Formats: sequence, C-alpha cells, structure tokens
Amino acid sequence: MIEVEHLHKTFEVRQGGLWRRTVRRHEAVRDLSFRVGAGEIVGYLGPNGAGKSTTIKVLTGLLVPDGGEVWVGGLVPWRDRRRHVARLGAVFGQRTTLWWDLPVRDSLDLLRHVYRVPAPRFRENLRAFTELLELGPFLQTPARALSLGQRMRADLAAALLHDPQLLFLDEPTVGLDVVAKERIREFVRHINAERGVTVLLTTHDLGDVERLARRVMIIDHGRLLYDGGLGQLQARYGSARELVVDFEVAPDQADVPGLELLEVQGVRARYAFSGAAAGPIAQVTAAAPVRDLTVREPDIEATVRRIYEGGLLQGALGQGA
Ligand SMILES: Nc1ncnc2c1ncn2[C@@H]1O[C@H](COP(=O)(O)OP(=O)(O)OP(=O)(O)O)[C@@H](O)[C@H]1O
Repeated sequence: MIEVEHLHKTFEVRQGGLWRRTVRRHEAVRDLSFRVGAGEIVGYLGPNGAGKSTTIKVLTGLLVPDGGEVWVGGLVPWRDRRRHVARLGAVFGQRTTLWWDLPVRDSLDLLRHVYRVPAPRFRENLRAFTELLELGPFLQTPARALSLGQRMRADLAAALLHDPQLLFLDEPTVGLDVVAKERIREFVRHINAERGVTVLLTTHDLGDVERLARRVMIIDHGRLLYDGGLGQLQARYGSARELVVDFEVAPDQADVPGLELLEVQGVRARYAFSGAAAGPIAQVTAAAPVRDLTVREPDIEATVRRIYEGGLLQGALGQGA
C-alpha cells in the first residue's frame, strides 16, 4: 500500500533581518525507507519535530521531497495528486475538514459532491457511520458548536465517506476523555477489520498505539530508528518488571539473592526482576513472612520516553523488527 525508499526532505529556514539574511538548511527527513502493507495499522511515533508531519505531508502529496521514491497504492502522491487524494482519507486532530458554520449533515453532503460519491453509497455509509459513531444527536449541529469528541467523530465520518482504502490519522484522540478516546479507537478497529482500511496513525498517545497497532515505527531527527512490533520493543528496551512486597514487619535487611532491591519504605520493598515471577516470589516469601505482593509491569509509555530521551535506539533499526 505504501512504499517509501530513501526519502529526503530539507527545508530552507531564512533567518536574520533585512540586511543580514542567512539561509539555514534543515533536514526534516533523512533517508527514510519503509513499507506498509494493505490492511495494516501502523503507529508512527516520534518526539516533537522528529519528522512525522513532514512524512505524512509527502505521503498525502502536499509536499514534494528532495530525494527518494514514494508510491502509495501504486501512485506517486505529488505527481498524481487528484487521483491519489480521491483514494485516501485523513483526519488531523487539531484541524477539521467540516465547514464551521454548516450543520454536520450539510458538510457531509458537500463532501459527497467533492468526492463524487454515488448517492446510494453515500446513504449507506452515512447510515453505517451514524450508527457506529453515534452521530445522530448532532447531525444538524454546526461544527463550531460541537464538543471536541463529537467533532472528531464527525471528521472521521467525513474522511471515510468516499471509501478510501488508506487513512492517515494524526492525533485522533488528543484532548479527549477516556470514554471518547475508546469510542474513536473502537471505530478505527472496526473500519480496519471490516473494511480492510490501512491506517497510519501518528500520535503522542501510546494508549492509541497499544490498542490499535501491532507495528510501530519510531522516527527522530528525521531518521527511522525502529520498525517492528510493540511487544518486541517492550521486551528489548522496556525496563524490568517489579515485585512490590509488603512484609509482615519492616525488614532489617531486605536483600534477596538474585533480585535487585530498588527501594525499602517501612514494610514495603520493591525489587526489579526479569522473566517469570514465580521464582522471585518464592525467594521473597521464603526470606520473611509476607502480607501482600504485586507484580508491576513496565509500561510502554516509560519505554518510549526512555528511547526519546536517551537515544537508546541510535543505530538499532532492524534489530527489533
Ligand atoms: N515548512 C517548514 N519550514 C521549515 N522547517 C520546517 C517546516 N516544516 C517542518 N519543519 C521542521 O522540520 C522538522 C520536522 O518537523 P515535523 O513537523 O515533520 O515534525 P513532527 O514529528 O511532526 O513534530 P510534532 O510531533 O511536533 O508535530 C522540525 O524541526 C520542523 O521545525
């Protein structure tokens, strides 16, 4: 569905005043290569300024790259823009494609004409999306009067009315509460499973990625640092599991052979370990009477933060894939 080979995009940034102007070249994307197969949901992650939007703009045909090759569904996006755009959908969490002062239903109707969606297909999609996204209560409301969650749902419907096979989602759940986030994720899962829509998901919310994507690509400073499974990323770069133990009485000495003691506070001690929990639990319970214990899993949020902050993955591409 998407093929990107050795993509480069450099921006020229003009600095200084009228008399002493300098031009600085900034490589937003450097030698980026990846493929996304039909029907995949891929999370595209990276810290601010990493090059995600630049990539998406090239893939949607908005930007022309300086080097490399890109095909999306067999088309070169910026060369065959009209046909390309007719086949893709895009939702940008920070912007809307709806007409601000028009009722949602009228915006959808206008888009039907823009994309030349046949009337029966439009009716069928509108019926399906109204049900799945619960649009009914606000179809007659102008976009400006919608809540953020309602607007996102209407934007999703707008992006999919013309049956695109590829959907770009940029921060689709930003600013939403947990229930609204779940509803959006459920819908994305549905259109992927039932309609086979390929999804490239750019987000800072790892909950989106955990719930939707099996594969992630991580980019920083314009380079692809990781392309592989979320589980493998966690196994390879995640921190250790933790065993949190409440002893019956505060231990004089909480060290247990083979476990890394992280902290002792009163009766509670925290240990780091890897692999199965049965061994460490047996060791701790043999060492002293235990009242309670829990195993804490490392979270993906912490792993990705460590990757961004520590450059953990520099040069590691391919090892996790
Ligand atoms: N039109 C432009 N002119 C000059 N520099 C740009 C332009 N667009 C992007 N850049 C620069 O290119 C780099 C990559 O930007 P990009 O918007 O692709 O990052 P991003 O990963 O999408 O970040 P964010 O998560 O903040 O949206 C940044 O350093 C940005 O300042």
